[in-house]
Amino acid sequence: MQISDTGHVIRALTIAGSDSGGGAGIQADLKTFAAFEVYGASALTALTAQNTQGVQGIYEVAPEFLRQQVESVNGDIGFDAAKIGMLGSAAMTTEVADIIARAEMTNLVLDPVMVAKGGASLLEDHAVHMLKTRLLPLATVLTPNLLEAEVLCGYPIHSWSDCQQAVSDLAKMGPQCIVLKGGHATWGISRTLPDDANGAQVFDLVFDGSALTTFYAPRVFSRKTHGTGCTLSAAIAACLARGMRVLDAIATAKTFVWEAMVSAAAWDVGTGHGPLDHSVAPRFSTGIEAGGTYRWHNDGRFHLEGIRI
Ligand SMILES: Nc1ncnc2c1ncn2[C@@H]1O[C@H](COP(=O)(O)OP(=O)(O)OP(=O)(O)O)[C@@H](O)[C@H]1O
Ligand SMILES: Cc1ncc(COP(=O)(O)O)c(N)n1
Repeated sequence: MQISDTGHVIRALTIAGSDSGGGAGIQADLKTFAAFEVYGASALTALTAQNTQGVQGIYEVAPEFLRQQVESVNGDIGFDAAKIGMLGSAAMTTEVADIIARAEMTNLVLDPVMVAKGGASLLEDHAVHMLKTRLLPLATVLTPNLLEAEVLCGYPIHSWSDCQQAVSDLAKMGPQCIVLKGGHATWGISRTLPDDANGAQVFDLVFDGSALTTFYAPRVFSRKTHGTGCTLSAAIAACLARGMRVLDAIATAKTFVWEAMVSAAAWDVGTGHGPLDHSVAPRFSTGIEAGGTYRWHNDGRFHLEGIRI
């Protein structure tokens, strides 16, 4: 377990839904915290009956009981960073926003989960307004995928310039840093990416309010992508809890997800979209500069474009 400079065990809290299949949600988050040697606590917003094939049922937790869980953790254990995942309803979104605002939390990673990989809705439509107005302003890092960014921005994102416009518009809604995740980019958008003729690269576009930083990694052609977004946001939270700079935390988290995806190719859990291998060892990035374009290299690290390796 990692110990802070002041002598306490480093802790992170996940406020998210349970995935009975263990690949996404709270389960992915706690496995990720453990991989980063960060103590993990959890407050559940909903229980899902779920497996690699889809979501078979959702049982919502009462918002007051979510509050009780966070207060129990906060009143005894505490946390150095928190991540928010599935919220489910507008009432839960409002409750979480109240809790976060009152607790004056720093190091908050917000994954605006809306739809599961299999297509099930994990957020009520009318919760989006609450998410935008109450929670986005409190986030240190916001991690929308392309579809979530389209809903938050209110327009389609079909090109590289749309992506740049989207992160700029999302920054105006209050988060300190945006990670626009490009895993769902279709062939159409890939073609418009600089230097990606055949969609072989996956991009993430990061905007910290002043500079755009781009990460490219080779696309892993795999069905085992259940929980990539949950794992990424949990890894960013774990790195922030450990005191890392935001861009280093993002690069480290991306590296972890990529390696967990590649490692998962070796085995099968379930028959649908299988989970990642959360037992891979994190590889830490440092010195990531705002404004740079970073490419994954086969030494397992992101390198600044234009630098000879
Ligand atoms: N096929 C892939 N190969 C390499 N990296 C990927 C792939 N798919 C996603 N990623 C990376 O995984 C992270 C999560 O991206 P993604 O766009 O899948 O998020 P998400 O849709 O929120 O995830 P989830 O499907 O779990 O909800 C990003 O850093 C993205 O670049
Ligand atoms: C409880 C919960 N939270 C988040 C997701 C999103 O993950 P994915 O898009 O990979 O299905 C999920 N399926 N279940």
